[in-house]
Amino acid sequence: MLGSRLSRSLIRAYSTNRVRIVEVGPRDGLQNEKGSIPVSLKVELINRLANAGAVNIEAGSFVSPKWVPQMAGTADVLKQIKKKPNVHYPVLVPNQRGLQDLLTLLDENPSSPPLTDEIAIFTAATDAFTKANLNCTISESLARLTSVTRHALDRGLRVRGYVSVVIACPYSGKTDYKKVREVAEELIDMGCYEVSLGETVGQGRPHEVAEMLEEVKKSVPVERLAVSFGHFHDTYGTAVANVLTALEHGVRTIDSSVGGLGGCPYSPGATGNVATEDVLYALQTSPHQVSGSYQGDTIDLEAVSEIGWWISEALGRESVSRVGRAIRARKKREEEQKKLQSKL
Ligand SMILES: CC(C)(COP(=O)([O-])OP(=O)([O-])OC[C@H]1O[C@@H](n2cnc3c(N)ncnc32)[C@H](O)[C@@H]1OP(=O)([O-])[O-])[C@@H](O)C(=O)NCCC(=O)NCCSC(=O)C[C@@](C)(O)CC(=O)[O-]
Repeated sequence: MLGSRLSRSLIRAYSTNRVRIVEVGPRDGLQNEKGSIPVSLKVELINRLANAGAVNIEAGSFVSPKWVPQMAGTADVLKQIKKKPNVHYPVLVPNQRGLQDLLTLLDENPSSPPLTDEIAIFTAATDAFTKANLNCTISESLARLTSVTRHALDRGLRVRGYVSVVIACPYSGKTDYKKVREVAEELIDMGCYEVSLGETVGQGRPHEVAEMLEEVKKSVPVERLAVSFGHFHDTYGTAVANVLTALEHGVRTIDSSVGGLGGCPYSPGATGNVATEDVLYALQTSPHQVSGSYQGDTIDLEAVSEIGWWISEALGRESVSRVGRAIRARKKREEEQKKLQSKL
């Protein structure tokens, strides 16, 4: 039932050129920060994003705090955010232990809407990356995730899948796109409603993205990728071009991080994700309408940009979003002009 409603809305999104954005800043963005991050800061970031209209906001991870200390306290984050109806707050779950911790939290804190209705499971297209990220091989991870997914679906949660290193791997070089296809197909077959293809290291060029997508589309319907693809980290500055290439190839969901927050603790040298503001700007006035993620067809780009600046400054640096920087520079110029005019 949930599956068919979801499929209908994904097909609608695909056929009407609507683009869905999954805001991953509070999870993928913050997980790469040095040291621990106060729960209160994560809660405020998520609330601000929801107030700006984001409806898919990754809220954290139920992973080992020894592996990723920045995601400690995700249970408290889920309890403290001001839940908005129609907003999804997915959390990453790597194994049964993570799922069990989440289910216990949900049982102990029944609410309507529930604290979360979605998990994201993750693996990769190379054994070397999977070993570094999950301490197991791809096939071991898929076996684990099959039972996690079955259990989560039984409990009424929806499940999203991730495949990392779809173009290149920091440990083993160029990725075999056939492997990306096989892993994505397995995630769909086990019950994921969509699969996000992660260009984790940010080395990918548009033509490589196109080739990879054409390979994956041989086995996975583009509508299922359309709502899951994206996640172009921006190490070499090709992320927005890659997003546009993905759209040309039928993809309709983009993962992005406000302020360009991010990176991956197991991808040395990778910088932040593609900034939400940069994607929104690139799509403004294009045939692609962004909705179903940032609500409505008109998006307050300036509000999103302000959040990018606010969180970056809270972390002790400037926003790396090019659009965020341009908007701030324009505002500064306008203020200076106003001051000048008032003196005349
Ligand atoms: C999967 C494990 C736990 C295996 O790690 P392991 O060491 O093999 O696990 P283990 O089963 O041997 O357990 C070791 C310890 O961890 C505990 N443990 C075990 N599981 C959990 C859990 N769920 N939550 C909390 N604690 C847990 C377990 O209880 C035990 O505690 P101890 O006895 O030593 O005190 C570890 O490798 C891990 O946590 N990895 C997470 C890595 C991660 O979060 N990476 C970043 C997210 S992926 C990403 O960013 C890519 C993505 C999604 O964005 C897509 C892209 O762009 O590429």
